[in-house]
Amino acid sequence: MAVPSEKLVSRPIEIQADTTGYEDLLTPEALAFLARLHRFAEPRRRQLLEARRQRQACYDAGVLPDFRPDTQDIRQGDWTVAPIPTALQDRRVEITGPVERKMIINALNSGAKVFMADFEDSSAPSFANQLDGQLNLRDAVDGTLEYRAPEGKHYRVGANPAVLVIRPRGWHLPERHITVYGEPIAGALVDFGLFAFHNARKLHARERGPYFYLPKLEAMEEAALWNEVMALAEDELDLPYGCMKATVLIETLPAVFQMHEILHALRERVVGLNCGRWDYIFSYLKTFRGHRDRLLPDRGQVLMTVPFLKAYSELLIQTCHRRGAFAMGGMAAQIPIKNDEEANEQAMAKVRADKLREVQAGHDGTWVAHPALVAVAMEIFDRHMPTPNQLHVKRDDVQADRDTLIAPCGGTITRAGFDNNVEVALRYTAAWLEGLGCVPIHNLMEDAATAEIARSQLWQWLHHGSLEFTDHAPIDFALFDHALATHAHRLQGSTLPGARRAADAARLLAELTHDDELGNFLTLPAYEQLA
Ligand SMILES: CC(=O)SCCNC(=O)CCNC(=O)[C@H](O)C(C)(C)COP(=O)(O)OP(=O)(O)OC[C@H]1O[C@@H](n2cnc3c(N)ncnc32)[C@H](O)[C@@H]1OP(=O)(O)O
Ligand SMILES: O=CC(=O)O
Ligand SMILES: [Mg+2]
Repeated sequence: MAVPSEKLVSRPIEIQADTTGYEDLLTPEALAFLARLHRFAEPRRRQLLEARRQRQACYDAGVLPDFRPDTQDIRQGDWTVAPIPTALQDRRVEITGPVERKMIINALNSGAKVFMADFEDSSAPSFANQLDGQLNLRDAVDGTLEYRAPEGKHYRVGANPAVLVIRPRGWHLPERHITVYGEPIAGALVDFGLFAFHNARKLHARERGPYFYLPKLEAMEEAALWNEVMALAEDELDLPYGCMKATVLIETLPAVFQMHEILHALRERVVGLNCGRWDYIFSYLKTFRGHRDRLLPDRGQVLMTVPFLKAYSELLIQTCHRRGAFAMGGMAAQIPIKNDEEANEQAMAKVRADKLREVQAGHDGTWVAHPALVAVAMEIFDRHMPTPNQLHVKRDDVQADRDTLIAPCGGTITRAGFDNNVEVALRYTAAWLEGLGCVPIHNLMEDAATAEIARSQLWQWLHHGSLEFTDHAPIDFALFDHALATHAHRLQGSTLPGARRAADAARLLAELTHDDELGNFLTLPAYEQLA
C-alpha cells in the first residue's frame, strides 16, 4: 500500500529474528509506522503499567475497588457514543479463534455475523504465529485466502463472510523480536499496527472496517491511549478520524468501575463493551489475592449466575445501552463432544442456557468458540431478539452497587477441582510453549484466560493456608507438588499437545505457585521460554 512518504521518517528499528517470508509485511514503511506508534505510546504505556502496579499494591493493603470520585461528572453526564457503522449493527453471534489459516477460513464461513481474529487469549505469541496471522488476515482482506490441507481438502472463503474484528495483545505484553532504540515494542502495537498499516484503507473503502477488540484494560487512561494511538494511525494512513472502531472487553475487576469512563474516552469510535468473563474471574482472583474473605471456590462453581458476575454483566448492559453502545456477551467454555451423543447434548444444553440468559438480560450478541456452536447461539438470539440489537432495553432496574460487584462467592473447594486446575494449568502452559494458544481439555475450551484462573486459584488456595477440601483433608504444597509431577509425567508420555514441553511447563508452574506473590500474568514468564 502506498503511504505518503513525507509522514514516515525512518527509525532505528531492528528485528531480532529471521524475517524470511515476511518481507512483504515488514516493509521499511510498515516498520517506520510501528516505530512512530512506539515512540508516541511507549512512555504512557509504561506509566499505565506502573499505575496498575500501584493500584494492586493498594488492593494488597486492604483497599477495595470502587467507583472513582474524580470522574463522577462523566458517569452522571448526558452523552452518547458516535453512531455505529452498518456492518456492525447486528452482531448477534460472533465466532472467535486463533489467526491460523484454516481456522480463519472456517470462522469467516461459519455463518457468524462477526469473526474476532485473536492475537491474544487464544494465541501463543511466537513471532511466527503473530506474523503468519498477519499474512493470513491480509490475504483474507484481499480476498485471496485459501488453504489446502495435507489430506487434500481445499478451503476458500465463501459468499457472505463474517465481518472481521481484530484483537491485538494487551498492553502488558512485549514483542521482544522488534526493538526501537533497543527497547522492545509493545505486542499490542505490533498486532494493531501491522494489521492497520496493511489493511485499514482497503477495509475502510468497503465500509467493512477497520474494527478492533481491545483486551484487558484496567482504566479509562488505558482506553484514552488506545484512542490516541488509533487517531495517530488514522492520520498517518490518511483515514478520517474515528473510522477505526473499537469494542472493549471489560474483563478486569478495576475496569467494571470505569465503564462509563472507558466508553467516554473512546466515545468517537467505541461500538460496545464485551463481558470477557474468564479474564474477569482471573482479575477478581488477582485483585483479591491478599483477601482471605474473597477466595473463590472451584472454577466449575463460579458461574455467570453468582452475584458478582451477574451484577457485572447487568451493569455492563445498563451502562452500554444508556450510552448507545452494544453490550456483548461472552464465551461459554463448552465445545462439541465427538462420539458421545449424550455428553454432547448436555454440553449444548449448557451453551443454550448461557445464551438464553444473555439474550434475556439484554445483551446485543454473544461469542462462540467453535463453528458448530454458531447455529446453537443463533437460534436462541433469533428467537429472543427479533431486532438487530436491543439498544432499546435500558435495564434501568439494575442496581449493581460496589458491594455486589465484589461480593464474595460461596461454594466449596474439592479435590477434583484442585486436580483439574493442576492438569489444566500444566497442559495449557505446555501446549502454549509449543505454540498452541487454545486447546480442548476434557471437552472445554482452554485458553490463556482460563489457564490463568486455574493457576491463580491454586496459588490462592495454597498461600492462604489451613484451607481444607470438602472431605476435610488439608490443601497443602505436598499435594500440589505430587499432582503436578503426576500430570507432567502423564503428559510427557502422551501424544497430547504440550507433551514435548511438559517438563518446562511443570517447572514454570511450580515456581509461580510456590512464589510468595501471585504473578501478574502467566504469559509473561512463559513468553521468555516460547520458541
Ligand atoms: C477467554 C477468551 O478469550 S475466549 C476467546 C479465545 N478462545 C477462542 O477463540 C477459542 C477458539 N476455539 C478453538 O481454538 C477450538 O475450537 C478448540 C481448540 C477449542 C477446539 O478445536 P478442535 O479440537 O480442533 O475442534 P474440532 O476438531 O471439533 O474442530 C472441527 C473443525 O472446526 C474448526 N474450528 C474449531 N474451532 C474453530 C474456531 N474457533 N474458528 C474456526 N474454526 C474452528 C477446526 O479447525 C476443524 O476444522 P476442519 O473440520 O475443517 O478440520
Ligand atoms: O477474552 C475473553 C475472556 O473471557 O477472557
Ligand atoms: Mg480475555
